[in-house]
Amino acid sequence: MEFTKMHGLGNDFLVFYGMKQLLGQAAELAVRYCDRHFGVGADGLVFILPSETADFRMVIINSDGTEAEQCGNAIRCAAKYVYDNGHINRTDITIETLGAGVQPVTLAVENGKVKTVRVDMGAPILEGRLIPTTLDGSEIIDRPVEVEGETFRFTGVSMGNPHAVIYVEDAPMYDVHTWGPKLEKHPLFPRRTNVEFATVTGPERIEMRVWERGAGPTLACGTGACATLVSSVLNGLTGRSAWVGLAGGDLFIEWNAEDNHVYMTGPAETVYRGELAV
Ligand SMILES: N[C@@H](CCC[C@H](N)C(=O)O)C(=O)O
Repeated sequence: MEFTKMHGLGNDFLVFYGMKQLLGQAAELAVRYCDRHFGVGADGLVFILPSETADFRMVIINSDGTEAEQCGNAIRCAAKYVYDNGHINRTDITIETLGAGVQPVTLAVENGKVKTVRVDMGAPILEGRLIPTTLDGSEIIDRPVEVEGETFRFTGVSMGNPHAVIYVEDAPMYDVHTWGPKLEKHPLFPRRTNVEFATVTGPERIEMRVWERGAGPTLACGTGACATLVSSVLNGLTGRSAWVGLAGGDLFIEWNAEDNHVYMTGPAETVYRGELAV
């Protein structure tokens, strides 16, 4: 069973082209093969499948076996995969995801290979119950969440998947392992949540570290970067576009005031092809 190891800023995936027949066992495959000691090692699995509404459909399985509705770094990897492997010869394509529907994707090609990808990530979802959280409100901005006696202030944003953005003094030095897992599973988040710890360092720059729902500490989170930019605009901390610095590198994020869509631009890399011993 062939797979391709790819990553977006170190957020890494085992990519399967087609293989719809594997979806029934995808959770078990993810737990087994995402393990960085007993398996290949990855933050998740990505299945690239046919779509009736877009050029392709993408299914994302976290390393804990849960399905994610959306995945920014993975969508850039999937776009690179289909172009570099000759499944499409256009640089303007569409990819369908569970959480954001049909997403326009623009490829920047160098020497016949995709180098960077710009993705229309769609409109952020801000309504409390739709993020989802257990809170009422058209926007969830700077709200308290208490865990084991500690109170954090978060802003809730969904990019198709849920995010809780918390501002801290020095994000690159913040230990996401201490509170990330507790906040991920807090009852305030009915579908759990990704947790972003962010520091705004300028009008167009945010540092962010992430504890991901279903994957834990990753080097980058594309939807998390989008959620962090949206949160920073809502909190009056940045303009509507900024570089988001992650442990694995930078993403450029824009929240367009005219169409209310969030746009993410960043790289995608192919590492190697392999064969699972199943
Ligand atoms: N790293 C991804 C997010 C993957 C899904 C996330 N773990 C979730 O369950 O929502 C990204 O780049 O967005």
